[in-house]
Order: sequence, then C-alpha cells, then structure tokens
Amino acid sequence: MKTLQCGRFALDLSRPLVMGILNVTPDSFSDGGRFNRVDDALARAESMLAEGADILDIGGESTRPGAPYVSPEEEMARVMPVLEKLRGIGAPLSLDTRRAEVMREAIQLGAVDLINDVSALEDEGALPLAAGSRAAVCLMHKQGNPDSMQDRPAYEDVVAEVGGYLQRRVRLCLDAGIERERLLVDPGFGFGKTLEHNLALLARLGEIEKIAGAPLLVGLSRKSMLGLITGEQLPAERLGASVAAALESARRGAAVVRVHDVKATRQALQLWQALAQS
Ligand SMILES: Nc1nc2ncc(COP(=O)(O)OP(=O)(O)O)nc2c(=O)[nH]1
Repeated sequence: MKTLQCGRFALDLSRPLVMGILNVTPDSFSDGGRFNRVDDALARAESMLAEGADILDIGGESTRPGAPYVSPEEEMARVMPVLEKLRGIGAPLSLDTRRAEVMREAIQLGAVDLINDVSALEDEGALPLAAGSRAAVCLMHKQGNPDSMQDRPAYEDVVAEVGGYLQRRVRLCLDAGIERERLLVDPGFGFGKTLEHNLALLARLGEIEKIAGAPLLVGLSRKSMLGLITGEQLPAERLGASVAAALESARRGAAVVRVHDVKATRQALQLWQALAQS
C-alpha cells in the first residue's frame, strides 16, 4: 500500500485524497475575505472535514497572477492563529507558504503535517528546515512569480520541462534526507502556463509523475483555465468544471486533488472508485 508520511499522520494513497483549501487571505482569487477571521476559518475547516476532506491546506498569501506583496509578518499574523486553533482538530494540516520563516514558526507550533510550497522549497533555508521536520512536502512548479508569471509563459516542451524541474527538486530533497514517502509533486496549473500548456500538463499528467518520481498533487479548482473553457467569469461558479478536472486528474493518477468544493469532489471520486472496483 502506497503511503504518504505526513507529519503526525500516515495517509493511504490507494485512493485519491481530497485537500480542502482554507484561504485565510482578504484577496484569494475565488474566496478571498470569506475565511480570514479565525472563527470563520475554524467553521470552514470543520465543515470541510465533515464534507470529507482528508487534508486542510491553510494559506495566508494569495499567489494568484498579479497578487500584491504580503509581508512575512502579515502572512504569519494570518495563518498562525488559525494553525494554533486547528492543531488539535485530528486531521492533517498543510501550510501553503513559500517562506522559510513562516514554515519555521508553524513547525515549531507542531501544527504542520505538510509543507505546500508553490516555490518547491527554493527559499533560503527552506530545504534544511523541511528535512529537519517530519512534515510531508509538496514541491510545485511555477515559471516566474505571481506578479508577472502570466505575461508570456513559454516552453519548448512543457511536460518535459515541468517534469524535469520537479525531478531535480525531488533529487535535492532526497539528498537532504527527506524520504521519498514524504514527497508530492505538483505541475502548478496556472503558474506561468497558457491554456494550451495547462491542457498538455493535464493530458500527460502520468508522464510528470514518472519523470519526477513522486506522487502527484493537482490544483485546478475554480482556476481561470476552467473559466476560459466554460466562459464562466466567476470562479465560484465553476463547480462543474472543477469537479470534472478533479476526476480527470484522479483518472490520470493524481494522489491528491486540492479543491474549494470538497463535498462535490468527494462524491465524484467515490463514483469513480466504485466503478474502478466493480
Ligand atoms: N500545491 C499547490 N498549491 C497552490 N496554492 C495556491 C493556488 C492558487 O489557488 P488558491 O489558493 O485558491 O488562490 P489564491 O492563491 O488566490 O489564494 N494553487 C495551488 C496549486 O495549484 N497547487
């Protein structure tokens, strides 16, 4: 049985896991401002667990294209009170940050089971910090940074380049002493990719896993590529496409899908699993 060693938890990867997104920001692209008060964040966490979330992903900085700068102090002020309250909730907590100092504070709190880093531990000190913890790590690919990554994304072969980057990051983590059982990789949909790039990555998801050598986490929920395909301008109105994207990701081998709409995604995955087992 394939297992993800995830801090205080060992997660069974024999079925796709659902990571519920808890953005404690004022400006996340689809739900900014809804859960940035601690009580609202707690209520949201509880409802996502009740809906079947396997992991909660707490993030204090929007990394959507064009997102404004958030200071480390501000990011910490947003996430630490929520992590403190959720520490005893009995479910794996993922911290969505690209800053080593935020990781350090949260690890010291004993409230991080998974470090979800959109910059694949590139921040100074992040790699040894993760190596010294028991947290799982999600290494995500991005081309450029949120302020300009969507200006002119360009690749020779997006799958080979994204896979190759993730393979190099996995190698670095293994050399630093992070066991492979703690690693996830993520192609980073929408992080310096055109619609064509995103579709190629989704279509060829299995190749990414093979090249990188670690299970896949996929985040497509409500993203603008789904808006381009459906014509739906409002991210929160992209439920159908988001659920279909999660299902297609699972069919192509994703181990974890990162979503806003937990209940609908779980139901779709349960149908898919029932079929797979019939
Ligand atoms: N591993 C991973 N982490 C991510 N974190 C944030 C976002 C952006 O989505 P969201 O958090 O909903 O919006 P915002 O960044 O505006 O808070 N996408 C990913 C992703 O695709 N993969």
